[in-house]
Amino acid sequence: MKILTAKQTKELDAYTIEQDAISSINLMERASVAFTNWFLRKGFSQNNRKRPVFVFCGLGNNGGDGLAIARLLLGNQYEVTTCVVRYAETTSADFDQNYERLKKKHPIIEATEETHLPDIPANAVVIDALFGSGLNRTIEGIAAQAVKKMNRSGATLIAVDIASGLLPDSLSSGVIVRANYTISFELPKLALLLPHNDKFVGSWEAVSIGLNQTFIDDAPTSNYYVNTAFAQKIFKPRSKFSHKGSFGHALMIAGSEGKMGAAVMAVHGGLRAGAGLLTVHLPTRGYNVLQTALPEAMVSLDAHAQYVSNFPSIDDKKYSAIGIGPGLGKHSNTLRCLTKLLEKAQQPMVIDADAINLIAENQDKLLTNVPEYSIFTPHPKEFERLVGRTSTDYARLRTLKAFCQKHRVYVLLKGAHSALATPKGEVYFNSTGNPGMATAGTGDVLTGIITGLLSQRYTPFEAAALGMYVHGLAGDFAAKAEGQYSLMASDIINYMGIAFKTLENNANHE
Ligand SMILES: NC(=O)C1=CN([C@@H]2O[C@H](COP(=O)(O)OP(=O)(O)OC[C@H]3O[C@@H](n4cnc5c(N)ncnc54)[C@H](O)[C@@H]3O)[C@@H](O)[C@H]2O)[C@@H](O)CC1
Ligand SMILES: [K+]
Repeated sequence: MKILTAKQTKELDAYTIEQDAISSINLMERASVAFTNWFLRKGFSQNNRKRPVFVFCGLGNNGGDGLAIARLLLGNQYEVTTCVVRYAETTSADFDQNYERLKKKHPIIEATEETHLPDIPANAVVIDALFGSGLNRTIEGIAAQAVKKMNRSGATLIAVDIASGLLPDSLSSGVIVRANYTISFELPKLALLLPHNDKFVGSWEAVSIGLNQTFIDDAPTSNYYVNTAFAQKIFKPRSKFSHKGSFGHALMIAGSEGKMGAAVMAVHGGLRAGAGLLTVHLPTRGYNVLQTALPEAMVSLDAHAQYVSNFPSIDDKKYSAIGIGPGLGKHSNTLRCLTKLLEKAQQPMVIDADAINLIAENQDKLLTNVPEYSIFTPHPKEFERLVGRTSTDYARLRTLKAFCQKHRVYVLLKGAHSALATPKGEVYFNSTGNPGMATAGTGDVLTGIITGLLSQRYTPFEAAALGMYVHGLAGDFAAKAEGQYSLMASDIINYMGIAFKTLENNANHE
């Protein structure tokens, strides 16, 4: 799914109105109905009674949506208080039409100064329709006072399209609505996916309002959202005549004294992702634990007991994918081994954890030898070691894209809505996953999954995108069954089968 800018969204609206024989007022009605349907599904009741609803409207089309939503909720027997915040003189034409329609049957509070703003009880549901994608500067005056009042109320806040004050695709400042929910029209906005905006976005959903698909297909963008449909397109179901040789042979180089579990997690992830064969290369002291935990894996033993100091021959192209990093440690001999591996390796590799840290600490020597199209899987701290500190989410995105373009690699920056950047400077944001996954070992599992997919001849992009999606989906299934609080990396592994099965089932229906 594409992520478009505010400017493109405006053009998309206009194009839809022109091409699809729908008037702008009817498009607004469609958007308001889509919002209201979401609202009705949620119910927002307490003790079997509908909670009071407060709608705050601006003067543009976001405010017009708010007025239409107020009318629709009144029709569904909600007790609605509507307040138009008069921060300027001019109003949009569609605002005017909806204002007239509502005013006929419902009193509207006009707020030009703070004392006019209605008091909001804490059990209320507040609909924020002050500003949407048309916002282009900091909110001031009466509109800022309205935002502060909403934020102080303790009520449930729902943003129409986007929280007022939050710019859709650039850095915001000033007062911003702290929404509990955001209902974005048609497509997600970049701002919804960035960590620092979490408190303004809450949980969000994009609801379709039937905007023109041809325009969306043709619109240039470098930002995408990896949803189920996207993952399904990548996923390749198995054919009847396949055998274990069809799915490649992955090599995982991992583990050091005290961190052999990381190797186990990564290998487990790789096997569950369907690698035909998987050899793990690890220090001799990890042998028993690995073979006991995972008899399905083959083991290549290092010359050293406590850390990795060499690697098996890769000259004969026996391995269709190589992953390195989980639990590796940073011993000087391990650094020497990694240096040699990067010199020799011809194919894209998956590079994680201490392998990233070692490369970060020895950039001048190592970075140029990383095979093209390799996949780095850093968490934010590891990424910072690689590229330095960045002050905002947007600065970090720019750095991420530039790094991938310069070094011709993929970087999967882990977090809520993990961001996979490509050598072309595109970014693919993940849709799956939950906070329960912020726990030890989940990164090792991800490295294993991506290596396992890479070994089966998925391209590096496909392996990374499908890997991050399935990893998050398995985490979501695990959280649903066990809760987020005590979720462990091994739970993700246990639910990977079900995660793949959902892709398989849907693929078969096509
Ligand atoms: N036909 C369409 O264009 C549709 C638009 N929709 C809604 O329309 C919204 C966009 O509407 P608009 O483009 O009218 O813009 P907004 O309603 O977001 O903002 C209104 C106007 O306020 C002005 N403004 C911006 N920042 C300001 C600030 N800080 N202080 C004071 N004034 C400021 C701008 O001139 C802007 O056009 C979307 O977010 C969505 O909710 C939906 O109804 C779907 C269809
Ligand atoms: K809004």
